[in-house]
Amino acid sequence: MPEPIITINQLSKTYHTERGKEIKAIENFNLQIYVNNFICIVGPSGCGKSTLLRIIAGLDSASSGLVSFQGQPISKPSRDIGMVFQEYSLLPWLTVIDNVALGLEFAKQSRSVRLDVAVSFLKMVGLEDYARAYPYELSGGMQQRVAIARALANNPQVLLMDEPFGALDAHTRILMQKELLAIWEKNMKTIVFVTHSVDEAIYLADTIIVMSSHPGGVKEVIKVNMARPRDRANPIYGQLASQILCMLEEEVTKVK
Ligand SMILES: Nc1ncnc2c1ncn2[C@@H]1O[C@H](COP(=O)(O)OP(=O)(O)OP(=O)(O)O)[C@@H](O)[C@H]1O
Repeated sequence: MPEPIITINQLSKTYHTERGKEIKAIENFNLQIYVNNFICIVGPSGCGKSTLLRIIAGLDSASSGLVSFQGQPISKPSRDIGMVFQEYSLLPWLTVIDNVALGLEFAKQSRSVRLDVAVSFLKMVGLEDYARAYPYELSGGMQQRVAIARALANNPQVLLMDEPFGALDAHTRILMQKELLAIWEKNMKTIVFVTHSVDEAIYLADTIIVMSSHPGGVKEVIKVNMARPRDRANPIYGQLASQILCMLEEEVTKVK
């Protein structure tokens, strides 16, 4: 059995609000993530999905427990772990290519080398013709592809994606799912992808983590044993979707 690339052990996170209230966002969360796995995390609103990703990214700290990358505790952001958010977070005053090259920290590399790398990732997401455009000239889906290219240009070993297609229309979202899978298959990155869409999770994931709520934990770990590309018309797809929706409903009604 290979070593996990990310290990989450007994993770808990409690926030202390300015008004002195304690919010237990995550409690006793355990998970092992293996190289090249595509993990999707689903769970009711407020169950701690973004908190979990932020802790894995080193953007926030655990209250207790341990989160490690290749056996080393994660304490700060690193180039090994990239993140893509729902909002595209491109810098509006930079061209598309400069946005992608921005993250490249090849301190000793010339600008032309950085731009060459950026172009190769823009090609990967099909936007090489827009290299000199500004973000406002692009659609939402195109901007998100730039954000993905920017994250990949840093050559992270793990890509964390927090509801990255949530703001897209249904048609663009399906195209982006296909594109992301193609990129993943070409690059074989470990991906941890948060989504509210059960359909999206089944389409993308090797493994789906269903989170329990208040505080967030692992409710169920589901291996998706369906050949890719997944066929939404396959009855197993529908059965799995209704099974996961039932679990989520249980969690939502538990809170009420
Ligand atoms: N900075 C913060 N200070 C206080 N409480 C916070 C903070 N960030 C998150 N929380 C609380 O922690 C819990 C988990 O929040 P989080 O954003 O991780 O959930 P989520 O599952 O990503 O939600 P959603 O699906 O709605 O985006 C929520 O109750 C939220 O109010």
